Amino acid sequence: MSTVLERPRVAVAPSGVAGAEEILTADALEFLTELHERFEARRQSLLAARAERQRKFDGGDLPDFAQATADIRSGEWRVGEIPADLLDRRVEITGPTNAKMVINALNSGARVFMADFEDATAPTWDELLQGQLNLRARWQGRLGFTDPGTGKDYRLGDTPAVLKVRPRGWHLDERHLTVDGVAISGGLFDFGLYFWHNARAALAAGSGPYFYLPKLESRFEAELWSEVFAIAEAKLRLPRGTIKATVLIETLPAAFEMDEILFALKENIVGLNCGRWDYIFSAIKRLGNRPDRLTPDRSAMTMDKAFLAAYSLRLIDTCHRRGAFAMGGMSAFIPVKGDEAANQAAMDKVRQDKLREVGNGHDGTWVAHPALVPVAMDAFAQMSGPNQLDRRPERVPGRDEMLQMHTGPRTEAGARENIRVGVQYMAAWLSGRGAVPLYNLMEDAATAEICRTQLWQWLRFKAPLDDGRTFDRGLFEQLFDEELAAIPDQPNLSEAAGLFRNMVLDERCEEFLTLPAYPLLP
Ligand SMILES: CC(=O)SCCNC(=O)CCNC(=O)[C@H](O)C(C)(C)COP(=O)(O)OP(=O)(O)OC[C@H]1O[C@@H](n2cnc3c(N)ncnc32)[C@H](O)[C@@H]1OP(=O)(O)O
Ligand SMILES: O=CC(=O)O
Ligand SMILES: [Mg+2]
Repeated sequence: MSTVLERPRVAVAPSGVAGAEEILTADALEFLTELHERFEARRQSLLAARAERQRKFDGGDLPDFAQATADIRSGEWRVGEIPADLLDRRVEITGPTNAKMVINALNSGARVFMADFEDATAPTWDELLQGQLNLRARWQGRLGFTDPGTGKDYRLGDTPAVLKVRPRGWHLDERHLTVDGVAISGGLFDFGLYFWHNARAALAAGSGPYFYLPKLESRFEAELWSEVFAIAEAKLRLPRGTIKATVLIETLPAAFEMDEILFALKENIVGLNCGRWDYIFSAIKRLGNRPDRLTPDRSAMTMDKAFLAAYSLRLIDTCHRRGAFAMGGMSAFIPVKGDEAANQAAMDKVRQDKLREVGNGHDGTWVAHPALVPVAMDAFAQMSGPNQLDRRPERVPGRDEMLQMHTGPRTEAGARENIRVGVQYMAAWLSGRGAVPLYNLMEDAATAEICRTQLWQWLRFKAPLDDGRTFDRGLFEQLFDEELAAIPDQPNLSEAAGLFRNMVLDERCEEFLTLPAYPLLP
């Protein structure tokens, strides 16, 4: 049941989170309502444009650099000024917004912490509100937590990381807050509340309202964020360009509009980031109608090869030409507990990934876990300054390389891994956890998307496996049943298995796994 607040048109679901009313204040709700009224129609038309573009890809189109924006790509322009506390971003840690992890991340020694309402969060109503309370407490200087299990106290240290927030992508609704019965955008909800309650306090503390923007597909979607930022800044009487954002280039179409995205947001943007996991997912999904783009095992699609290597080099060149940061991405290897050799091997994989990034010219990178901060710091210590803005790659890959698919094995083991990881991830998500360790890897909404779209793709084209068999429905069903039987019982397992199986068997590629799963979340 929902409670009707002061504005009769705005309905807010009740929450058990203590202090939620400090976040859902009348003025904050008014701000969110204004954002909704101004921008909801645009959001919906941009989502429709994604579907229209998909129809063109399905009809045989391949992504290309747009003729209409050739002058933006060839012109001489640069992004706005970068604040002092964002000039050294060599290591950024990411994670969900629960109090313990926020404190651990801010104290981790990383330069930046990205508090994540996207890939690492299952957006239950309580989790979102508690997350906003935790972030607000950070700027109010009263962030603390006592672990009820261990009794351990968590307090902010003297040199916390710079805080950034990643709101949800444009595709997600926040159904617990409606205006005239219409759910507001999840992204505007996360952005709006964080901005409203913290922008001034962050500025007063010598930092600012900083964001990461996920899953953009076009310059038009970047323009929408730019307009949102302009309205938000005006609302708090902040100078234009106060908000600073980094955009994840993590969809195939966006990789062909990097200049245009920087241009559309040039007052507010400070960099682009290689969101490799969503990028792989997008490459499978967007060109899912092409049998010539069959993928090898998930583990074979590495950043040093094919379209992934090409886009990261192009991102570095594009950013540095415009005075923007070129951020690397996330290795999925995490510390391995209880097996020192395996742990060292995981650390080495992360080290190699970070050395590749710094060697190519990235200005910084992401880590998933505090124990990886020193590994990444060490690799990025080889920069001659706080960043590498003055470096450009010797070679800038063009369209063909940006579309080149990896070669590599396509195996039963790969299919089995996709099933057991994808199903368990979805069970965790339905239970309120957006990032989980599975088989010694970090798994989140983006990595799990690869699992299910890859199986969907292999099935659609009856992909040949290395052992000579084809991946047909019979084989999928057999592997699915065997893997499911071996997964330890856990909450929401059968719901997750049902959702996952349906998406793999669906004729069309479901746009995001979180869309059919969201109605099942509290
Ligand atoms: C594709 C993308 O979008 S990448 C970005 C989104 N993904 C993420 O942000 C993933 C972030 N990482 C995580 O959530 C976690 O590290 C996981 C799920 C991968 C692993 O979790 P666990 O196995 O529970 O971690 P582990 O038990 O080793 O944690 C040890 C300590 O480090 C802390 N920790 C682990 N990861 C993080 C993190 N990212 N931020 C802050 N603290 C962390 C834990 O809270 C724990 O603290 P404690 O000792 O005080 O209790
Ligand atoms: O958000 C990051 C990604 O790799 O996806
Ligand atoms: Mg992502």
